[in-house]
Formats: sequence, structure tokens, C-alpha cells
Amino acid sequence: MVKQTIQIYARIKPTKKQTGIYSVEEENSTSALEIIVPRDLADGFVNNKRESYKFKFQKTFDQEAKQDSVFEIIAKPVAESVLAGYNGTIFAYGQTGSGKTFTITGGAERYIDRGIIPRTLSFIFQQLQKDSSHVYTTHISYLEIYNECGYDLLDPRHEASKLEDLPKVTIMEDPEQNIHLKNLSLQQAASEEEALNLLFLGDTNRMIAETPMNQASTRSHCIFTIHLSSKEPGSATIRRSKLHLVDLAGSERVAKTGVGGQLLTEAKYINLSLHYLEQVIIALAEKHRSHIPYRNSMMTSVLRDSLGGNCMTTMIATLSVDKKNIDESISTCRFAQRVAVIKNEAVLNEEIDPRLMIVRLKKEIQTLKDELAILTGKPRTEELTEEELLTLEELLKAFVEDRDPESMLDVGADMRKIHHCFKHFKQLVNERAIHDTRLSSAKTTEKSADTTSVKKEEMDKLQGLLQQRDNEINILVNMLKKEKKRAQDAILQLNTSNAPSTTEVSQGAGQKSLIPSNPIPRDFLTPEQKPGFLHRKAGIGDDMSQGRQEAFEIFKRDYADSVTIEDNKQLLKQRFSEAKLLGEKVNEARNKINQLKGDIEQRRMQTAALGVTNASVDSNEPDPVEEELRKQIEEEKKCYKALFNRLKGLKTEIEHLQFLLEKAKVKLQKDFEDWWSEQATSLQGQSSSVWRAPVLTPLNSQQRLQSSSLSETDQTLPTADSSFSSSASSQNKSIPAIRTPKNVGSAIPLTGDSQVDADILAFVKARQNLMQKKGLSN
Ligand SMILES: Nc1ncnc2c1ncn2[C@@H]1O[C@H](COP(=O)(O)OP(=O)(O)OP(=O)(O)O)[C@@H](O)[C@H]1O
Repeated sequence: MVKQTIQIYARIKPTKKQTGIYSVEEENSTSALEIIVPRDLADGFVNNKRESYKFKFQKTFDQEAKQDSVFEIIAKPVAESVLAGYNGTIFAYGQTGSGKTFTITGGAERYIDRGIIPRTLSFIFQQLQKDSSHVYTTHISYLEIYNECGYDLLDPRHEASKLEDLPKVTIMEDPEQNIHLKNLSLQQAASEEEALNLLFLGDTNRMIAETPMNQASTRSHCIFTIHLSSKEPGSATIRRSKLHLVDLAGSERVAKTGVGGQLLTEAKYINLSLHYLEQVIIALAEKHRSHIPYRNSMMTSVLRDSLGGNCMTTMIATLSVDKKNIDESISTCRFAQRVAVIKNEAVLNEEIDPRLMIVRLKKEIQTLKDELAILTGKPRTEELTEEELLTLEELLKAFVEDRDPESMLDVGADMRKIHHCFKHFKQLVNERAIHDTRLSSAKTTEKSADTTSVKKEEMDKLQGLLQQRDNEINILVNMLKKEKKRAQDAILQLNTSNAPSTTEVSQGAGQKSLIPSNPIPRDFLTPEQKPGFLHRKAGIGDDMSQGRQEAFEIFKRDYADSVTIEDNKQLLKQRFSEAKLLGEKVNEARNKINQLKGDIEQRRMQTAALGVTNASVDSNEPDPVEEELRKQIEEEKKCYKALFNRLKGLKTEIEHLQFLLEKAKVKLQKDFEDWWSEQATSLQGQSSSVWRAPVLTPLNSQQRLQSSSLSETDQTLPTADSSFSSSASSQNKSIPAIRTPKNVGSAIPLTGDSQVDADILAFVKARQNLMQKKGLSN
């Protein structure tokens, strides 16, 4: 790598006029250029009394300097670096007409005026011819940038087409941020002559010709590039280098009205891309500046490597030393001073030719194989032998089973064995993955088994509940039967004592029913008329099921202690009303006493008032009216006391009765609970096999009536599978509401009450549906 600041040179264009405004002083390896501002021009400065400006250059080529010396000193070293594989750039910067083109390309009239490009081409091709140790390839490209648009000056269509019709050269950037120019042709030049022809073609195609300074400066930038690649015969290394020879646009600034007042101020560039070039130069000159605005213009993008990158760069500041150009000359020198601090790092651009590399590696492999075969005494085949595989497997097994994390597996430098090991480990990892998947799926199955057990628990609970409800129904039905029997006994008794009061109601088809005309027994009332038993009502023992509540009502009625409870209740009621009456009387007596007290007070006041108005009235004499009132008060007080004492006694009696009732209530509750569980246990024992519910269809109201009527004729209530269905089939084909499957194990006990039976059947159906859902029905 070669680290180097951009080299700066100054070249002064010859002039026939006597200027006397500058002087050149050559020092060791540098030269000092002093520009002296004539007094008359400096008059306009207010704050600056300086009359001369000094600038340092590598060398200043004064007016008499010839093209060959410029080439020798400036271009030749760069060309040599390019030949060695480094990138190089030479650019000329200066105002229009200061000699940039003359320096870079040369004068067209005389051979001796050939500029840097032809001389470099000549030099390079001479060198190439001389060096037979390398194979060189040379390509030329010629780019013109005008108004931020790139044009290929070597495009043969230039002559026939207008500038705007030609394809524009565009900048492309690859992921490594390397710049590629699309539509810029690279023309191979096998000889100096071919290269010069290309230069001539490009110059001819330049769209913007040199113009007089006062009209418009030359505003295009031209970049002539020599692309060189070289490699030693048989070597895979290719060196690629580029040499940019750049003729920039004129560096004039705006507002050039005169020299005075403008010298120390920085006027703006006419050419925008030169402004961006200066921005890049300023940014590069600043230490620790991370962002360099190369992308702002096409010219700075193309010359990116030349400015602070992988390139050996040289700048030639062209100066026109006429008095009228003194400000532009100073600007140019200032610019050059900034450029001089930019450091470039040029590296050898070598790359490996991939095709050659493959060939070389193949060859190397073969050589190594041959060597190995000689050393081991046996040629290495593609596959491992069985014996080798066996040994390897044993090694692998030992390695995998070894618990020591530090243990090593050494199979030697045989890639076949290493590959085999990788294959083995991959297999292990895959097997492990499959095993894990199976394990997780097994866990999922376990989970689902858990869910099933939860469901089963729930089902068992429901089944228990169903059993409980079945028991309830059975208990209720049994109780109903008893009630019915009692009612019918009562009817029979009535019939014997009062025969004409019974009406025979025909039920059709030989069915008869005895319905008492008066009074109607409680249990034969319509559901709407029923006060409590089996009639839906809310409230009694909210914690009891409805069936239990109803059973409780019946139980209560037949309870042995009910009479005592009832008597106590009546007594309590009586005592309550007595207490109420006594309380009223006590209040009356108290009011009476208060009233009498008030009367006495009033009487006293009247007597006192009379004593004041009438002297004959003696207020100290006993008043018979007051005496009478006092006696009355005494009487009332006695009465009040007697009443109060009685009330007190009643209160004690009431409290005692309340206590007794509460006790009886608790006992009743307990006795009922005992009886209930007794009933349930005995029923469970009777029907240990689960009821098999018949297939049911809902009853309509007519059927309900018939069912109800039928039941009234029998002491044994009709069942779904016998009485009801058989009688229904014999009477009316449309009636059968209950169909029993063949495997029905037990009958549904019905009560004969249409509403109650409908409730029971609805319950049975709901139960059956539930059983079917749970998959328990057969
Ligand atoms: N060192 C020199 N010796 C002889 N003639 C020169 C020299 N430098 C420049 N000239 C002449 O001066 C004129 C203007 O020079 P040139 O065209 O090179 O200027 P320029 O800086 O390239 O201008 P532009 O910016 O317009 O391209 C040309 O006729 C050229 O031959």
C-alpha cells in the first residue's frame, strides 16, 4: 500500500504581456508561487493590506515549460505506478483558457505540443512492449460529463445522433460500494495507434467546444481512462489498474465584475459539479469527518477513488497570469492548497483468476493424492473401506458415550472420515428430534386421557344426581298413591252416606270414573286450583329440590307431632292477640292518667287566677274537684299496673311457645331428613339396576286428560309398558304416547295426575337424552 497526499503542480500559461504579478521560487523538492496583487488592484480592500499571496506546489511549471517536461515530471511517475498495478489520476483544474486541455490533451497543431494523454499512451505501450514477463490488456474509455449527465465519447453514434438521443452513462453501485458506469464503453486498444485513434474520436465527439471566456466557459468535464490489466503467464493473479486523465470544466466563479472587492470573498462556481468537488475536498481535508459527499455529483462519484481512496492522484493547477485573471488564479491556487492535504492510500489491485485457480487447485490435489499414496503405500479411494468404517464407528461410539466434556474425537486429516462423522452426528440429532416429537405427542395423549377422566367424573356425578331424582319421583309417586287411596276412601264414605251426590261420568269404551261432585278432594283439583302439593311454587326451603319440598309438605301433614305443633301455633296466635289487646288497654290507662294530671294542673291555675281577681276566694282551701281527680288517677294507676303485669306474663308465655315451636320445627326437619334418606336407600335397593327409560313422545293435552282419567279408575297406576300402552292401543291408535323398547327393565310409575305425569315424563325424556348423549343408553 502506498500512502500519499495528492500531489499538486502549477502550470502557468504563456503570455506575451509583461505581468510582473507573480514570482516562482524553487526550493528543494517544492516550489513557492507568489502572486503579487498590483497596488491599483488592491486599493479596494478595506481590511486587508496584503499585496501578495504565497502558495506551495510540488513544482511550478512556468510559462516556458514544455509539454515533455510536464509529462516527465508529472505524468510519467503516475504512469509507472499504473503499470505496477496502482490506480492513478491526473486532473487539470483552472479557469477557462488557462491551458487545461493543452496540458491534458495537448495542442492540435504541433506534434511537440502533444499533451499528457498521448505521451502517456506512448509511454505505456512502449513499456508494455518492453515487458515480456507479463501479458497486458489495455482498454480505453472516454467519458464526458455535461450538466450532470454522462456521455460516452467513444460511442460511434455520436456523429449521426444528437447529444440528447444518445444513451446516457449512469452510475451503478454494487454491494461493496464499487462504482460501475453503465453505457460507458471500454474499447480495447492493442497498440498506441489504436489508443490514439480512440482519443481522436473522443475529442471529435466532444459536444461542448472551447468557447471564449466572456461568452461561456467550457462546462463539461472529460475523463480519459486507460484500463490496464496484466498477469504473468501461468499465474492466476491478475493486476488491474486505471489511469484517469481528467480535463475539468472551467473553474470560473460568479459575480466577476472586477477584481476589487472579490479577491478575498469566495465567489460561487459557475459549474455546480465543481462546487461539489470542492465540498468533497473540504470534507476530506477535515479530520474525523466520516461522511464524504461523493454522491452529490457524477464527477465526484466517478473520481471517488481518486479523491481520498485507492489511487495515486496528481492535480495540475493551470494559471493564467494576466492582470484580469488574477482573482481566478488565486482561487485556483487556494483550491490546490486544500487538495494538497488529502491523503490517498493506493493498493495493488490484484485478483485471482477463478478459472486458473480451479485448474491450479485440481492439479495440486492430484499431486497431493499421489504423494499420499506413496507415503501410505495404498492409493486413496473415494469411499472408506469396510475396515475403516468399522474402526470409525467404534471411535464415534466411544466419543459419544464418553461423559467427559473435554474428550476429543481424532479421526486424522482424512476428509472422508470427517464427513462420515458429520453424517453420523446429523443422524443422531435427527433421531433425537423425532424422539422428542414422539414424547410430546405421548404427553398430549396423556393429557387427553386426563380430560376423559374428568369427563367421566362429571358423568358419574350427573348419574348420581339422576338416581337421586329417580328416587324423589318414586317417593312422591308412592305418596301420591297413598293420598289417592285416602281420597277415594273418603269418596266411598260419602257415597254410602249420601249416594245421590256422586255423578258417574262415562269415559267411553267401557271406562268409568267416579268423580265426587261435592266436596272435591284436594288432590283432584286442577293444577291451577291446587294450593300446594305437587303444584309448582317457590320459596319453601330453597335448598331443597322441588320434589323434596313437596314430599316435605306431605310428611308434615302426617307428622305425629303436627297436632301439638298446630295447637301451640294456635295458642301462640291467641296469646299474640291477647297481648295486642292488653297493650292497647295499657296505653289507654296511661293516656287517661296523663289526661287527669293535665286536668288537675288546669284546675290549679284557674283557682290561682280567681284568688288574684277576687279577694274573697281563698286559694289555700282544699278543692273538692281536685280531690276527685286525684282519686280517679289512683284508680287508673291500679288498673294500669294490673294490665301491665298481665302483659308481662303473656310475653313470657309467648316466648316460651315460640321456643317450643322452633324446637318442634327442627325436630320435624330432622325426622323428615331421616325418613327421606330411608326411602331413598330402600328404593335404591329395589332398583339397583339402572332404570331403563322408555322411548317417549310428548303428550298432548287430550292425551293427558285421557291418561289422567284412566289412572283414576285403578288403584295400581298404569305403567308405560303395560296398562297405558295396551289400553291405548285397544282404544285409540293415535293415543300411544309412550313406546317402550323391548329391553326396558322397569316401568315408569305414573301418578294419574295429568300435570304431574307430564312432568315425570318430561323428566324421563330429559334423562334419556342425557344418557344418550353420554353414550350410556343401549
Ligand atoms: N502552455 C501553453 N503553451 C502554449 N499554448 C498554450 C499553453 N496553454 C494554453 N495554450 C493555448 O491557450 C488556449 C487555451 O488553452 P486551453 O484550451 O487548453 O484552455 P482550457 O483551460 O482547456 O480552456 P477550457 O476550460 O475552455 O477547456 C489554447 O489555444 C491553447 O493552445
